[in-house]
Amino acid sequence: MIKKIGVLTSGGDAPGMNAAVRAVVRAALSKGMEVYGIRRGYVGLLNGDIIKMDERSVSDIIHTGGTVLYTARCPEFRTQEGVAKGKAKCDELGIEGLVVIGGDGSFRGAADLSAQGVLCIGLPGTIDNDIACTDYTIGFDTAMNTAMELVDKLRDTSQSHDRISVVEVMGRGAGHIAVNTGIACGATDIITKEVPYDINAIANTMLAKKAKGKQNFVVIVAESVGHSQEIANMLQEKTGIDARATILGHVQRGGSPTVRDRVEATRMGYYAVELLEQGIGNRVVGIKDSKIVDYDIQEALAMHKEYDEKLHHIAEEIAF
Ligand SMILES: Nc1ncnc2c1ncn2[C@@H]1O[C@H](COP(=O)(O)OP(=O)(O)O)[C@@H](O)[C@H]1O
Ligand SMILES: O=P(O)(O)OC[C@H]1O[C@](O)(COP(=O)(O)O)[C@@H](O)[C@@H]1O
Ligand SMILES: [Mg+2]
Repeated sequence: MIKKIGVLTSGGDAPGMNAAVRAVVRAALSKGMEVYGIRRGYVGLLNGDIIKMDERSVSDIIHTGGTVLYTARCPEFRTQEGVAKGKAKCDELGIEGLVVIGGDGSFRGAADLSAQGVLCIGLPGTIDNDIACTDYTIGFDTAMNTAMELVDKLRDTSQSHDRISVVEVMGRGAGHIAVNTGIACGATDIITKEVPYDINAIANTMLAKKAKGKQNFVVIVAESVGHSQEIANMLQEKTGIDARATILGHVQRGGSPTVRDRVEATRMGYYAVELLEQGIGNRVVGIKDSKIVDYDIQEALAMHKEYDEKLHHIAEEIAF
């Protein structure tokens, strides 16, 4: 049986990562394992910034955003030498299993370390929900709720001034936050890279809606499209309606995690330790149709995530 495991958070932080760390640490302790917290992702693994976790190490964190283990991006771990150094550090400390909480980049590192003989389990932690093997990633729900609350506030002022509000939400390569926030806020238009758009058509439709009495407009733009200020300028020029652009930015990554993020992080964190307990590694944990699943890391990375185009079109069709 595995006696010592490590846990780290890597890549962009996400609300709910602390709940996942807590679940991993407490599950491991409850099963009689020793647990080490590795700080700042793979950077801490290479530098030996590693602390032994005990019963109280993860107290009072389930409700907090960010990650108590800190996080980082580690270019050195993309090299063979970096991975070999990571393996040597695990051997030195007797760490046989490692739970990596992060996104697709972090899972590539976990696959490389698994190939060197460390049993690695990836837990999907990113606000972007851009990991194909799971319906859900830790942090997605909190980020969407934060974006929704902020867009609601913008809507108030947009309404008072009869304006167009162009709002850019996060999502490095995918429009999942954008489409869901758009639906939740009753946006007039949603612009993501997954669905082609025509700025002239958007402007003309706005004018037609204005002629029928609509006085203000909310346009959600995904970060992967960007150019939100230019989009606002073009819409103002083409419609004659005053427009403002707002980039919500990193505020979407913070805050107390929602119930959903805490619960899913705990379920997946516990399951990761169950896999390690059975001597299973090189897996990514996910949630499919509300059930916990796990996949070979390489297989998981090769999967393609569908964008919900239907939701996108429903949002626009009913935004009169
Ligand atoms: N191809 C790779 N091989 C090994 N390690 C990688 C690879 N890609 C990323 N990583 C490691 O994972 C870290 C986090 O990846 P990144 O893509 O920045 O964030 P995320 O995990 O949130 O997608 C990187 O800084 C690097 O240390
Ligand atoms: O914090 P940084 O380094 O500016 O990264 C910003 C990126 O991180 C995210 O918030 C989350 O992405 P990752 O999970 O891949 O790190 C993206 O939405 C955004 O594009
Ligand atoms: Mg990523």
